[in-house]
Amino acid sequence: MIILASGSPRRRELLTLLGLPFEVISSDADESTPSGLAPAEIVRSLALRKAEAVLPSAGERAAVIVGSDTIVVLGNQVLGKPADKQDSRDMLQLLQGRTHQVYTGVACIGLPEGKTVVEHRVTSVTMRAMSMDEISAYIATGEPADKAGSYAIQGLGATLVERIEGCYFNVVGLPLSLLGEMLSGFGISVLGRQRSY
Ligand SMILES: Cc1cn([C@H]2C[C@H](O)[C@@H](COP(=O)(O)OP(=O)(O)OP(=O)(O)O)O2)c(=O)[nH]c1=O
Repeated sequence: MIILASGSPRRRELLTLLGLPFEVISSDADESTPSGLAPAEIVRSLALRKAEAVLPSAGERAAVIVGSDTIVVLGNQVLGKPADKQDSRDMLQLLQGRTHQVYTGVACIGLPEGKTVVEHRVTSVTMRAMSMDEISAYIATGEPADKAGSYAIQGLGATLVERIEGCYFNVVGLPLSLLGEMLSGFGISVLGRQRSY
């Protein structure tokens, strides 16, 4: 059994694609990050914090807990989820016409023994130039509100993205090829029948 430590509907949909049974336990982990950490360290530590936050609810069963965190990085600026519409506007003005990186960290904890593996992936995303009016119109759709970097590549935001390099699913919030590899290290094979959990 897999326990997805996430309140994100996107992560739930992505994990469904693997065709494995799973349960969702919403994580209320503290998402504040100590300043000065490199992007990879930020997403790895938050992914682990989210997975660890559901440990008390997971009980004694054999399960793999999966936690994940996504941030958008442009140069030395780290963009999480926007605080409000002005924050979204600032983020999209920064991202338009440029290439940025999306980092997603994934943490797996195997129970009951507690084996822990943490990895991350980076995808480069090039966004087309946008006018202020287009940015305002996009914000008015409501889509940017709960997305790192204030856009959703899987939604209307697809029309803003010129090209990507790397895993698409990493941008949406759960890198599925990486997760598949990590789960096989816990005896869960996506394509075969081997299931230790
Ligand atoms: C860049 C980008 C981000 N996102 C989303 C994925 C994540 O849900 C969100 C980043 O916020 P996160 O803090 O990683 O995740 P979350 O708070 O939504 O969910 P939880 O912590 O409970 O697992 O941004 C998209 O859906 N599409 C995109 O193109």
